[in-house]
Amino acid sequence: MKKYTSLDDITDLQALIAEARELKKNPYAFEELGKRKRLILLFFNSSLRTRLSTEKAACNLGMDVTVMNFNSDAWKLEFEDGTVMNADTSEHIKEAAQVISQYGDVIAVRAFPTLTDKAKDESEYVISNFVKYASVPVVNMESATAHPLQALADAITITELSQKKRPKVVLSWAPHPKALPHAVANSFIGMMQKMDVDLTVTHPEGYELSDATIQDTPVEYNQDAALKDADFVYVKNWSSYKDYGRVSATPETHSNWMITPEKLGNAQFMHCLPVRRNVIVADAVLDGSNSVVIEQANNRTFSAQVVLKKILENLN
Ligand SMILES: NCCC[C@H](NC(=O)CCC(=O)O)C(=O)O
Ligand SMILES: NC(=O)OP(=O)(O)O
Repeated sequence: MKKYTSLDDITDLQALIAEARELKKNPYAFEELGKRKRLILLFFNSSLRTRLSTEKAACNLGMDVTVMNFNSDAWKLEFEDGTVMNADTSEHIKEAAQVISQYGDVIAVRAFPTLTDKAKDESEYVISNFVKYASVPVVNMESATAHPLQALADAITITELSQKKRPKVVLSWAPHPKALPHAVANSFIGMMQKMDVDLTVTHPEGYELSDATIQDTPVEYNQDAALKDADFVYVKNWSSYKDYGRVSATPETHSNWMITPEKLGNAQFMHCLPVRRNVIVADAVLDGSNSVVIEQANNRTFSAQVVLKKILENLN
């Protein structure tokens, strides 16, 4: 693997999931592979799971790790070509990416969208400029439009826990007080489209995702109808895509879409975390036996580890 910035970088998904599960059984089997190789994690946004699981994954492979909170610790980066840099940006991505490539063998980047400038977000200007100017492989730790490490962990989780050959998986929009990105939903849908699952997406009208994401996946506006006989219910908020970055749902819609034990039925509950209790999902679901969110977060380590292993194998 040369990089992991989108699901398109996966060549054989089933083999990748199987290899991740092997690493889960035997995490230190390749601890020589990453010896004297350094992973540099650059965070433009907050993180708990991605930061700790990716660092753990790298250490399991024998790598060294440097973590940098870019917004608080680094110079403010300029991404535009030809800008007269006489305002608030101090360093251009052209120098920064080349310099960081001299210190690290793999660069991982988290950079959320603006949610105000759709064209800029869809150009993936942060991660695509790292790919363009870095001379080492780049890993996406959640960009403006994609969270492929999360989606791989989700695929591992469903593969491990499914009791059916072709489970019914529902992605259900959830209420949230803030405007959130589309990245997790986009990558989860993209991943499920690659798997042998029966996928349905449900959300209130006005929260349609991009056509490029949905493709021919069924969208059902009636949440109860969508959730019927589900095996896995993946819950996530996103802001409007059409009315870009807006939160247009009424308070009534919000309270009606929260996942309760009654709505979940016998399905397994999934969420990428962090999750707002009693807004997105009722306490009784998260604290109940059908919630798999903790194991899902555990699988972030093996999702990152299998990706780093593939990248290291290509470096050596
Ligand atoms: N990395 C997992 C999700 C990150 C982000 N969630 C958030 O920002 C939630 C923050 C809050 O609940 O305040 C998102 O939706 O893309
Ligand atoms: N799920 C996830 O990416 O969590 P963090 O935002 O805490 O990294």
